[in-house]
Amino acid sequence: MPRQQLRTPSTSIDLSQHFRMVDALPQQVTSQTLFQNDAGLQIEVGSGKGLFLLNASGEQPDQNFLGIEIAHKYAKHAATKLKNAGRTNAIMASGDALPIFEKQIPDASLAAVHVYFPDPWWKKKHKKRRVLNEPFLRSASRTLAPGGRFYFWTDVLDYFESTLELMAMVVPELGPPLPDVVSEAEHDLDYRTHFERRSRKNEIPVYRVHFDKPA
Ligand SMILES: C[S@@+](CC[C@H](N)C(=O)[O-])C[C@H]1O[C@@H](n2cnc3c(N)ncnc32)[C@H](O)[C@@H]1O
Repeated sequence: MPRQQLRTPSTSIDLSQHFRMVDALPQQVTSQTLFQNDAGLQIEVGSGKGLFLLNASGEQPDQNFLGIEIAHKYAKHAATKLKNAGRTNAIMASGDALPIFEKQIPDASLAAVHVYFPDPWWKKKHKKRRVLNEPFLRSASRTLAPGGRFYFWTDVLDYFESTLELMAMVVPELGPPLPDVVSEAEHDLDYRTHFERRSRKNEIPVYRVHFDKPA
């Protein structure tokens, strides 16, 4: 299914508290350097239009959230939603999440890592472009604090199964996948992400798991 076109974001809105280019992120990405406090930091890779970030930062005001989205227009769109909702605990960054995970996040520092509906890259020769690759999974495991959680949801069975196999091989310390269960949506934005809403509305099965790093 093709993605909906987004309107060009307004340039007049002040996004200075809610938007950064990845190049402008601090050398060490932590709650202190981003939010000047010690609340738990959760990072979402590939935030799309930002529904997860908007909902989660409202539901968990005692946590901080960073979304990293490589598509600039989407990153700006998500940041605008955070700004309009008055969030002070969530920021969007525009750019590639993978080098940030590799180099800029200290060991054992994250409360959670979220990856929802990553691009499947169907063709065999393109599969190496998948975000859930070996180096990223190692970085995610390294950067999670003890007791931290890694979420992975997708509607692509092949991606789901191959990622679970890969994780068992390269990050066995995260333990077994644990199912995430959802309840009936109560309103039109009562979904984890926009892609989750689209799949559920079209009755496409969604595979949802998380992994808990031992405390
Ligand atoms: C299929 S969309 C899902 C968006 C959102 N998570 C959802 O469920 O609605 C995958 C998103 O990941 C983003 N993405 C892909 N590779 C990325 C990377 N290396 N760093 C950050 N974002 C990435 C894409 O631009 C796209 O917006």
